[in-house]
Amino acid sequence: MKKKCFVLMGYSGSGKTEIAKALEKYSYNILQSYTTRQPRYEGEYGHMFCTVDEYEQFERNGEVAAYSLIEGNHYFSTKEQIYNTPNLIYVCDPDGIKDLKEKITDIEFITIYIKVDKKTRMRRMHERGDSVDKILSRVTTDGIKFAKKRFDYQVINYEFDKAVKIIKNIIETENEQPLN
Ligand SMILES: Nc1ncnc2c1ncn2[C@@H]1O[C@H](COP(=O)(O)OP(=O)(O)OP(=O)(O)O)[C@@H](O)[C@H]1O
Repeated sequence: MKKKCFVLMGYSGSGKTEIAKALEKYSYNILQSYTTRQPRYEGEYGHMFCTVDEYEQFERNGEVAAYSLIEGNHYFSTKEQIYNTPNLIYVCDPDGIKDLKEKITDIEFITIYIKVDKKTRMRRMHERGDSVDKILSRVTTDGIKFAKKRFDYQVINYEFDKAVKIIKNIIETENEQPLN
């Protein structure tokens, strides 16, 4: 059986990052993707921050597994991360997922789409502290990005604990063993 990697996808504000964090208590590891954007504050968690030169070096060496350009910044993961992280949960957009499936054929990527209506997503982004400009920009670009989405499972995230439980069940079913 191929190794399985679980990928959470969804529009901004759908809750994929919070759900991924909740899965860490079951020994799942969230992939920290690289980005060339500046950290929002010192010590920001969630990404590996690198320079454009470093990104270009990874690209030249054929090390990039999944790539996305977001607001002029490079976001990517490396093959080393994908192969060497056990119990991997990856929050990724449709562009990145397409890359992963094309470049890494010996791992099965199980995609889980987190679905929430637009009004709720915008409210959550607002409550999270995002600016109005940023919210409108993400809603528009996400609309384009997700126009041709494909996924293996769809989970609605209005009740957080329920959504996490359903995703835990999906992982257990796919792995044919319980999560501890
Ligand atoms: N079921 C839920 N009910 C209420 N609030 C939620 C729920 N799920 C997530 N949230 C909250 O909504 C906000 C957005 O969630 P999160 O940051 O995980 O979204 P995201 O999909 O990762 O967005 P982005 O792509 O912009 O990073 C967070 O403040 C999170 O705590």
